[in-house]
Amino acid sequence: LLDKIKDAKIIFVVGGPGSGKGTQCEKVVAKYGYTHLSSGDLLRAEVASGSERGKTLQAIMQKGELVPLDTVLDMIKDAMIAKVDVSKGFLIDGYPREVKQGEEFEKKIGAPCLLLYIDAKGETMVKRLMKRGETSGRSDDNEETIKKRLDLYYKATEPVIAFYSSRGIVRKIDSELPVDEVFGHVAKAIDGLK
Ligand SMILES: Nc1ncnc2c1ncn2[C@H]1C[C@H](O)[C@@H](COP(=O)(O)OP(=O)(O)O)O1
Ligand SMILES: [Mg+2]
Repeated sequence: LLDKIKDAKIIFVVGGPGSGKGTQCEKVVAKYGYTHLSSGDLLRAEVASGSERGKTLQAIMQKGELVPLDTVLDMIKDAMIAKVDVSKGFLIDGYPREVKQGEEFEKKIGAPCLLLYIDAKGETMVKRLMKRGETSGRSDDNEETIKKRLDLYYKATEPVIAFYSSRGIVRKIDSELPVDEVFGHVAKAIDGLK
């Protein structure tokens, strides 16, 4: 099974909280039939299950911190294995959050062919998250946690972009634009693959 994953296209979707990763991934799923795996959604599903592990995760996420590397990676790997027979490609949304996560992913699963860097200004992300918080029910969409998530993003995740830039696989996408225009640029990046 892992051999099959090595043949599939792996796309990392990286950007700050509220930059629009999930929004764009949904559109990629609709147009290209890729499998969308959001590390955050996988973790929130574990929390929703009410398991002991979920309770530990909830406490970490509520503080805006990163959950242990092995936990996230195992969840992503299991989800990829479950879909590998029907999937033309994988969108790995919200991972890697730090360079070490990227290195571990490559050791255990495979290398990405593209990194979509969904870029929005800090103030834009805060605005979108506060709005999303009105309906998302996400315990981390509140002002205090948003600030911590943004700080952590700049500190831990921006180095990820530099790391993959040196490999030439980063496409920076201006996510200040309206959703459909952003998607136009995302689609161009995906069409450019092979
Ligand atoms: N280009 C855009 N213009 C305006 N609003 C956008 C946008 N992209 C996303 N949004 C909105 C939708 C959500 O309510 C919020 C956060 O988007 P999201 O896709 O959930 O972000 P992420 O998954 O990166 O945290 O912002
Ligand atoms: Mg998201």
